[in-house]
Amino acid sequence: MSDPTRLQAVDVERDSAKLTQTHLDFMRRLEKENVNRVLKLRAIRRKNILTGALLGVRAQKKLSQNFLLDPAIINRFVSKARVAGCHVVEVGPGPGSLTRAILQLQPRSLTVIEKDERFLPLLESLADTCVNEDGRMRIVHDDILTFDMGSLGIPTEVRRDWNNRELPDISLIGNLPFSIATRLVINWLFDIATRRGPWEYGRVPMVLSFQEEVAQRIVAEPGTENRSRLSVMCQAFCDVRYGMTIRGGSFVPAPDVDAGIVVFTPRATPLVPVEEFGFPFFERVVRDIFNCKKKDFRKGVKNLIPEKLHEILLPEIVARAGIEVDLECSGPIYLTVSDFGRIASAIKELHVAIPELAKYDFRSARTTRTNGEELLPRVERFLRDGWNAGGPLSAFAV
Ligand SMILES: C[S@@+](CC[C@H](N)C(=O)[O-])C[C@H]1O[C@@H](n2cnc3c(N)ncnc32)[C@H](O)[C@@H]1O
Repeated sequence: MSDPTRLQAVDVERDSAKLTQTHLDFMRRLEKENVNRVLKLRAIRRKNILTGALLGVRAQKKLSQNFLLDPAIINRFVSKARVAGCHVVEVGPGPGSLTRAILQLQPRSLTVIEKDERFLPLLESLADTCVNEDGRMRIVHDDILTFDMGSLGIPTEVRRDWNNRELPDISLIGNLPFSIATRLVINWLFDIATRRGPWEYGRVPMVLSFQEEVAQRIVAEPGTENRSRLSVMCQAFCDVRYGMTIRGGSFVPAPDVDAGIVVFTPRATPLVPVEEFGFPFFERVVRDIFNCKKKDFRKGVKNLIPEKLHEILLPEIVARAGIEVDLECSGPIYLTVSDFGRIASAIKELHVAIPELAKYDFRSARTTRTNGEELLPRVERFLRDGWNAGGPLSAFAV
């Protein structure tokens, strides 16, 4: 017997079958007609007879509209996520091909967030065939960059303690618009670090698509060519796993690049003590050090301190962070996440001792930023008082 708490097409089986067929027809037509990049959207009305007006609409490049049509690829994508019996959130459903595959796996609830209103009739037609005792699939017409992820209305009983080995029955999934994917992930890492939005409910996993090269950067290990700011940020807060590659030609219209799927599982304990220095500060430290990706990482650290203090402070920061410099492999790509955490902790200690240092931003105009000369006596005193006397900071986590 089917579980009444799961979303399923229960209303009229026959109707649901027809709708599925209509949706498939729509997708096939989409594929055919997209030769001239024109999508013909069929606004399907319910009432058993599936008819609708034809709207001529273009795939919008600015919304990164590249659709997946191949059911085998879609099913593989969706199979990377926990869906059955879970509260699922899908970002950017478009005409709903992933949405359909998600519904087939009977989630407990499904919320989709789509910016382009032209897809709403199709999504509503899918929602119309899906009900459970909690209601229908929920469609949110909004911009995911500004949408309040705290307003998802997921029942509190699915909340799991952050340290619980078991994840809450909630999943975030999305064939993300390439143009905003990196920004979105950084926003969500911030939410993970501060346990906001869906992460108020525990360690909610995500299955997301990116340009393949971005996906490779997210999972890159230290010392590899793809290691980047994104690798450090993502790996500090999540266990990341490369899921699969989707060839560009599998999308309609086909982008110039392939896509990569990454599975993110928030870590019970982040690899950096983020509560010591805060997420935005850690992000800044990582960004400024990677600003000199091809150079010695110490050149990047210089970006975080005024010029006149480089000579005196740089060796002290490196010692406090306990980093042994290997001149053969001294680029930021060789640093571990924990190395970045200890550099951030060391610089934060300096900011606490000499708050004026926190105002320094190497990106601001040379004429407005301090070169640090006036701070030199205080820095010298701080070092004389034995900043490094207790030895380097200990590693925070493995
Ligand atoms: C790459 S398409 C994926 C569509 C569909 N899920 C699929 O796999 O075929 C990205 C989708 O995200 C939507 N989108 C783009 N920017 C968005 C935003 N800021 N907020 C919400 N949806 C957005 C687009 O309209 C489009 O439907």
